[in-house]
Amino acid sequence: MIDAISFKNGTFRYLDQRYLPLKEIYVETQNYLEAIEAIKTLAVRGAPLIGASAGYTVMLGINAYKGDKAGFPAYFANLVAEVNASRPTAVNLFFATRKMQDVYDANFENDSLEALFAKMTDMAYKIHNDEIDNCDKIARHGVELLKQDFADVLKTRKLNVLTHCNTGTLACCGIGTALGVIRLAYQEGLIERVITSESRPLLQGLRLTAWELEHDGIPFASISDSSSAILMQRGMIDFAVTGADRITANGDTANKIGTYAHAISAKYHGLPFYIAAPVSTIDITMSEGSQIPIEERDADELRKIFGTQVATPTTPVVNFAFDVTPGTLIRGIITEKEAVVGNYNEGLARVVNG
Ligand SMILES: CSC[C@@H](O)[C@@H](O)C(=O)COP(=O)(O)O
Repeated sequence: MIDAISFKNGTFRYLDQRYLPLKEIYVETQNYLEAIEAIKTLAVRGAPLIGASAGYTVMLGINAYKGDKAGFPAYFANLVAEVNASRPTAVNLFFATRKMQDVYDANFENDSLEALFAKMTDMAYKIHNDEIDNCDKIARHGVELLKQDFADVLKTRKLNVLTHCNTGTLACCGIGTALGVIRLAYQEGLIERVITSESRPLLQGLRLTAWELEHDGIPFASISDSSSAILMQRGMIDFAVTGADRITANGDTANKIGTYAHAISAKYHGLPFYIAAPVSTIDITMSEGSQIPIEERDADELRKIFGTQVATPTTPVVNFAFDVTPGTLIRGIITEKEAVVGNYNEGLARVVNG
């Protein structure tokens, strides 16, 4: 399996996803500002991977600290604030820095800085390793739900699935969330073909999901984002499953821009639309999706295609990186603890608090 990120001997190593699939470039850094830049520029991306990278970025910042114990609280507060400012939507980033903060809060008073840093390093590794384990459990719960929902269809044929953006190893550390469900479902003989939508403007579906599926030998076809409706109309898609960047208490789900349109199309065509995500992506402090901060990215991401100018430099642009799919359009939210269907307010609180 590809190592999208790793942390060894104080060095953060990542596969720079901006160049995939044409070039596999690994970058090593001990500088936390460079790691923050990697998150901002989507060199590392995908909600769980952003969370794991945030934990390691905090460690890089801590390892660079040269002062005494008295000066550390202010330094640490500033470091966490800088990491938190890197990307606003994926709550996994804040989940990870919160976990690091919790270790600090519990141990700062009694520990030497050395002992404290060792505990924080353990936490950074734990955040990463937990997300790897979560993917396997999400896949298992997802496949069980599919077997239930498609019991009749599966007696006669396999299923065609739509997914959006990239939710695989590159986004999650392990086998992936939505892509993990698809991988396991394929292994178990449930899947005919995967349809992966390109995910304009940065093409995570076309570049990254296609690359992972090709690597695994899973049959797939890439489509433009606007094609999902006609494929559904023609019976070429049976269900959709995507990941999430933040899920609110009522099941409203922020994910890569374009997800909402796919979900509306799925509803219109009577097809189930699933979300697969770890509990670290659920934010029950927010009651509904309108509260989620939606990242707006640079206009040039649209005006240029990978560096090539395709619109005038003055073309006005609205470039939301994410949209929010209402929970009412979602058949089930598949987590590592269980696949929540029905009342999200109840079910999501159960998986977060249980
Ligand atoms: C399992 S990853 C889930 C989401 O983070 C993914 O679908 C997505 O929207 C990624 O957006 P990105 O902007 O590439 O970080």
